[in-house]
Amino acid sequence: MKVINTHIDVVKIIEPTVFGDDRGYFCETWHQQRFEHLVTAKPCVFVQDNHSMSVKGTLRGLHFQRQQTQGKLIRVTSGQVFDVAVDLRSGSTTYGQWVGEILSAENQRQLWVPAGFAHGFFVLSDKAECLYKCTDYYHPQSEECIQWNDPTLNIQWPLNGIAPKLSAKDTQGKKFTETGAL
Ligand SMILES: Cc1cn([C@H]2C[C@H](O)[C@@H](COP(=O)(O)OP(=O)(O)O[C@H]3O[C@H](C)C(=O)[C@H](O)[C@H]3O)O2)c(=O)[nH]c1=O
Repeated sequence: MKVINTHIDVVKIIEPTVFGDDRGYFCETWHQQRFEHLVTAKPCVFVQDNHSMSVKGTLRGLHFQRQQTQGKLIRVTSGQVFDVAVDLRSGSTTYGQWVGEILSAENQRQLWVPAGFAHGFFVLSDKAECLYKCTDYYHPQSEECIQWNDPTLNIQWPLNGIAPKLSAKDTQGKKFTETGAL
């Protein structure tokens, strides 16, 4: 597996080794020892796996839990998304900065979004399935949402003229400046 740095030091892109042959392909999508050695440099335990399917133009996010903050390892098994992580860590030199990466079934790329970040994605393909491992459990009581088009964050979503499909919750996201660090 290959680990690619981003401009936020703890956010990493992971490219698993894909073994193709005339039947198709095989790849290891999760390897505890390798991940801890090459990505987190410390123990990392996932306790919950999520799977969401979204139609074209869906934008889920920007979400985080203020308690039980979740690290997430995201991959796409069908379609293509623009996946975004926003640094909310108190005292971080990259606080308020974001990383955006295209994850797709084709590029097999994964994004490691540590605890302390907001997460969201925009669906570029007709349909996309996202599978992600979480380092803590769902805690709806402390779940918060930052508005996807917050002017301070100024995330350059590749909308391509599409008005994003949002959940009711995501239409009422907070301003980044009103959110406060984790
Ligand atoms: C996140 C979650 C949701 N749910 C239930 C609650 C709702 O009845 C239903 C849909 O939830 P929601 O609309 O919050 O789903 P998303 O908009 O995909 O939320 C996720 O979107 C961004 C991209 C994330 O990174 C988070 O994992 C999460 O916030 O699933 C659960 O039962 N467990 C869960 O862990």
